[in-house]
Amino acid sequence: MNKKSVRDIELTGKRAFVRVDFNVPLEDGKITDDKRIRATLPTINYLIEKGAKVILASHMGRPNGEVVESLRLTPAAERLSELLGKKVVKADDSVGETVKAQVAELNNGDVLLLENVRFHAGEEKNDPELAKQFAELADVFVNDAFGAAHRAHASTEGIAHLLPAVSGLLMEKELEVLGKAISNPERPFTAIIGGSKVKDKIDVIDNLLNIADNVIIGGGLSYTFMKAQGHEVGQSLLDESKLDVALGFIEKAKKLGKNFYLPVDIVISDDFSANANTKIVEVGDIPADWEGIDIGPKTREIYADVVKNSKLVVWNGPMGVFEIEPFSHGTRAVAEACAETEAYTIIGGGDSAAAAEKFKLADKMDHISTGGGASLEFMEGKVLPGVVALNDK
Ligand SMILES: Nc1ncnc2c1ncn2[C@@H]1O[C@H](COP(=O)(O)OP(=O)(O)OP(=O)(O)O)[C@@H](O)[C@H]1O
Ligand SMILES: O=C(O)[C@H](O)COP(=O)(O)O
Repeated sequence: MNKKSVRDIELTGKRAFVRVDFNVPLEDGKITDDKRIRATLPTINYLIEKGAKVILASHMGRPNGEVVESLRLTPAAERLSELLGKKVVKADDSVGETVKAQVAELNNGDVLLLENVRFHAGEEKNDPELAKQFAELADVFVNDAFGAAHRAHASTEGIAHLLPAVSGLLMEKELEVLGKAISNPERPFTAIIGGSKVKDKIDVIDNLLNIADNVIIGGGLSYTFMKAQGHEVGQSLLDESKLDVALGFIEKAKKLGKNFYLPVDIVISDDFSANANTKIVEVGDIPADWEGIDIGPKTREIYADVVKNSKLVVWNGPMGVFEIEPFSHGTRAVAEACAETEAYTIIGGGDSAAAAEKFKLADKMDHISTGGGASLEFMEGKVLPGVVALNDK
């Protein structure tokens, strides 16, 4: 990477404003997945060892510039303190006189977590005044929030112009692994795209067709492709506005000589619940009042074979509604193939990572990205504002 990292600067006694992505899932105030917090430990421990004064900043959810009690970072501070095995002071705001006083009290190696930066409207507007207030708290800026690197906000981008600005170790690793995958991939390179957000994933499919050898489509996305080919999809998830784009991708794959895989059979259901009636049908045979909910057994086999014969696999988005057990087999089959293959496997996207965890296969993957939107944008070939703004080596 051509950007400076924490390894390239003097840190002892320095106040480091460290942007992290502690935007973790919460249920009844409890963190249900602390992966993003654990992923920042190498950077935080490195800064502690070097004797920096660590000031952590993060967003949580989308509070739209207002204080939302349920989106405070208190649970994250508690979890971080447990993981570090040391005290983490939690501030009630991210700027202001009290925060300044709390920073002034830090000794070398101490850790302070600021409150949700999105409680200030200026954060998402990249307000220079807010960025200045953040910068006044510190001597150096460390960006370790890969998950938010696609956002040009005051604490991810604005502040980088006001202080010496370097990447953290997580940011560095994410960029290295994903960068290597897309710029110099081992082949055959297989990209698997599933999930439900057709609009969000259209652009990444376009770029993956340029760089991958095999593109596999599953999940809710696939019905737009089936419909585009003239098949009946019943009540399945569908984006009517993307039929031409979907057809264009099938054509593009043919033109480029790429293998483009769509489901050949589908698990359909008459209801979105574990007690629903289900059937397995061939593509084109979905009755009008049923919906496609998972890839079928033949498709599972084909997809698993492709994965097993690959050298690099990038996977974003589940193959079906994996949260409901009877509809989880397609996602499980892909996760198992990823776990068994010799290929280097990269998982991007919150739900695919959650699926791998659920099937207890997460530790068999080579890299699970902490970025959802950020990893997609990176793979689309877009520049990430939070990275561009860091100092060059
Ligand atoms: N056939 C289907 N019909 C409806 N929903 C589906 C279908 N297949 C998968 N899904 C749903 O898609 C959701 C995940 O989609 P999503 O696009 O958010 O993936 P993701 O891996 O979380 O990516 P990202 O982190 O980029 O959002 C899951 O909740 C899953 O139940
Ligand atoms: O969860 C994410 O993808 C990141 O934390 C970014 O969150 P955002 O989409 O609300 O900016």
